[in-house]
Amino acid sequence: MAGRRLLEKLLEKRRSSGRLHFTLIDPDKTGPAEAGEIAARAAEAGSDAVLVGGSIGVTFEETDEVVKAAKTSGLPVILFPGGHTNASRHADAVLFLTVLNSDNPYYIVQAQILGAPLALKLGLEAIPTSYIIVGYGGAAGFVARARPIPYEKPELAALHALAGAMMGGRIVYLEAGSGAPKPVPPEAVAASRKLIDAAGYRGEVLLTVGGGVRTPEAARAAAEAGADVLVTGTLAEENPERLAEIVKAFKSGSPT
Ligand SMILES: CC(C)=CCC/C(C)=C/CC/C(C)=C/CC/C(C)=C/COP(=O)(O)OP(=O)(O)O
Ligand SMILES: O=P(O)(O)OC[C@@H](O)CO
Ligand SMILES: [Mg+2]
Repeated sequence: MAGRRLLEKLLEKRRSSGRLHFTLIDPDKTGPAEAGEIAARAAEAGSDAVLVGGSIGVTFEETDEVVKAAKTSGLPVILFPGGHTNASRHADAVLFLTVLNSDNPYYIVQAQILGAPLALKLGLEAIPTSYIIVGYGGAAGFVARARPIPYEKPELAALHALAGAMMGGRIVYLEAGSGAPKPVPPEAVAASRKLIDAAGYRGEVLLTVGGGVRTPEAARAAAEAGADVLVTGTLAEENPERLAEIVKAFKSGSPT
């Protein structure tokens, strides 16, 4: 559906009920049957949305089928595209992302120009997303030709996050890369939180963290540092039975 409806719902949920968790499913790795199971588990575990996407090798058919399967969970399904053709009319929305620290204009603005008419035709809500790749970066960092922000430079991550919010990103996403050996450092999350709040965006922007979060301790650290949203993908694929403890660790103590 065009417009801003899901984004507004997510912001409202964050304001009233606390932090949010998104479960990422990559259609290149996970077929529809398994995607349906993961999404059902995610819903049970208290996850708030399913992201569907991957950097490499995702076909239209796979995306469509995985999105449809994920929808059976009742959770909203948001595309997380690795390129402008990763679209599906069955999704609720698309993370309309610009990679702030890419060196390649395709990932900064061209994919968005090519993807915009697809989102319009397919009736997908576009969620303005400022995507910032930190440290390891994984396949997303490599494919998007990012200059990853060093783990030990939290102030640089924070300046990207502030600019991302000032440029209109409603999701400001600090990404360590799927399967990262170390998640985004809590110091980088905290420094980003501080600047986003100082600029008056608290409650309007979802500071989102993902990549390499595998333990309740890491989830809790992201929460305490001020993340609004935690994304986990690998954990949901490999150990879905552990999703509930991660979601609980991230959400405990919410809404603050
Ligand atoms: C806005 C539109 C329509 C398109 C945007 C296209 C852009 C700018 C994409 C951003 C860069 C990118 C490659 C993002 C991919 C993010 C993603 C879905 C990561 C999921 O993890 P994988 O990178 O697939 O990890 P694995 O290697 O573990 O499979
Ligand atoms: O697979 P993980 O390491 O949970 O990463 C999730 C997500 O942030 C990747 O885009
Ligand atoms: Mg992938």
